[in-house]
Amino acid sequence: MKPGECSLGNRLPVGGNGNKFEFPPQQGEDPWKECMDTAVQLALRAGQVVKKALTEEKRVSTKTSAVDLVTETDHLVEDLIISALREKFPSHRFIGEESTSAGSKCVLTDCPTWIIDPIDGTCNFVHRFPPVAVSIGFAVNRELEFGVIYHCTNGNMYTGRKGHGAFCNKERLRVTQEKAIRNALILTEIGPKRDPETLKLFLGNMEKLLTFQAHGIRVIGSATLALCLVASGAADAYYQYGLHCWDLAAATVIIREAGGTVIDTSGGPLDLMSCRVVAAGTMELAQSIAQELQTIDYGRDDN
Ligand SMILES: O=P(O)(O)O[C@H]1[C@H](O)[C@@H](O)[C@H](O)[C@H](O)[C@@H]1O
Ligand SMILES: [Mg+2]
Ligand SMILES: [Mg+2]
Repeated sequence: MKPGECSLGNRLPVGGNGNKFEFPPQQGEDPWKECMDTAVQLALRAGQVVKKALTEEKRVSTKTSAVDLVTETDHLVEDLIISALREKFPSHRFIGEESTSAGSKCVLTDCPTWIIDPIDGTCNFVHRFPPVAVSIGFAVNRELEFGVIYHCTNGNMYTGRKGHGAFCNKERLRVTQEKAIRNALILTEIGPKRDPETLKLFLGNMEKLLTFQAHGIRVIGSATLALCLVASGAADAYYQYGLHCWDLAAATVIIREAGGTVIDTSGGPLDLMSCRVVAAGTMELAQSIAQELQTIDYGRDDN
């Protein structure tokens, strides 16, 4: 099998260039429902492991900086999720935060691909600060199909499926319709770089939005849960430099299905691998924030 090609087990792609997935239209079939149901069950199972480990002693290591933390639970949970999915869907591909950190290629092809953050909010997890999540996103033909984000401490299960809406548990999610920075509650995250230039840019971006009389800016320590709060209408927008595709994949589907928009900090379309994002209930607010931000370069996930 050449890179980018993948077999569908007993179902071959129909037509196309052989690399795209085009299923024969089968009445009533919902090709990815089984995958999403599996993701929900796995997020729940993994979330129980995280919740139990939260109050226990932890061995903490660092990755790209002294504040970019990882624990044995991050690795254990990612292995749990990926091994279960690989057994059930052997032809699928996987992008995991800790596998990538260990050297696996972070490349999105047309193949059905799972994009996983085993613990989003590891710093919170280490400090026993509650916002901690398991995030499982899923893409086919480079299109995000669904996202599942489980809040490990309060038990909220956020789900979103392309064309099927977004939910927190059984409650439908809707974003706000706020268009102006001056009335907005905005969320962000700091990112792992702490050099003086980065800090100056990070604080400068906050200062710019506050001079536009934003009602407030909040940092909760989990990009995925912050994005879920935007999808829930509990905040109006989110922006960040320094997050990754595994922070973005599931949450992007959830926000879009809640009626929101997720774009690049340049104001253009979202680039999942660009380590940057602006998300909001309205395109007007997203664009207004994007045009005020100074870029902080964090490279790309797929470099
Ligand atoms: O490493 P985890 O999975 O905990 O993800 C967090 C990143 O580490 C932060 O840099 C980033 O700023 C966000 O807080 C993101 O949630
Ligand atoms: Mg993580
Ligand atoms: Mg994360």
